[in-house]
Amino acid sequence: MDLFEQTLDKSKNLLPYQGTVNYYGKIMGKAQAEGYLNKLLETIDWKNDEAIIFGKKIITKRKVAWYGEKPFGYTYSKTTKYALPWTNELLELKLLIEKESGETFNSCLLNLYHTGEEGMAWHSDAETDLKKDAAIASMSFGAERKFVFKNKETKHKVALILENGSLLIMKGTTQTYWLHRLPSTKTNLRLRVNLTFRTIATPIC
Ligand SMILES: O=C(O)CCC(=O)C(=O)O
Ligand SMILES: [Fe+2]
Repeated sequence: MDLFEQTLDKSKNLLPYQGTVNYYGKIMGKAQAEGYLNKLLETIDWKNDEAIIFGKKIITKRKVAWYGEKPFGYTYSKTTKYALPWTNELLELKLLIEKESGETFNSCLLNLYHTGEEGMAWHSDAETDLKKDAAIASMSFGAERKFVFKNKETKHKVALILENGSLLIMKGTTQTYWLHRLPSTKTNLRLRVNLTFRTIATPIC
């Protein structure tokens, strides 16, 4: 596994092939990141996630929320959610990330991990509702956590640490050829909030 030295070259592609991942590092100072973390905990309509896995309904400890510029329906793990309207903080963060990355987004999936023991299993974000190959921006607040990519075919792994107030961009064919996960850890970590800004393909009608 390549554990990248976290040198801050945001133009460097962390993937060796079949996709593009850029790590921008911390895009704001600690005080601002803590401010956003607290505001997000307070203002977001956090709900336990429900998913149907092997035909069984499960409820995760991790909490989720789904926001966007329209009440987009978003289906994953066989459940559909409708986006709530942007909050002030989400709109500010969206504009900040759009400026940093030169990409645009119309929705955001939020995840709240209460401890290091909560994580997210291997998956790719290539649901049919999402615009194919569009950039996904991942913004993290709170505990620093390891994040891992695995090539679907070669099983090659690439890992990095997502810091408090940091931005990661996944784009191009990344979701087609690579899985990613947030491993859980027994290390006693504080909570973490992750925001993935996405583009829902708007229906032509
Ligand atoms: O929490 C993270 O860093 C990853 C979240 C993620 O992969 C997702 O929401 O699809
Ligand atoms: Fe993901």
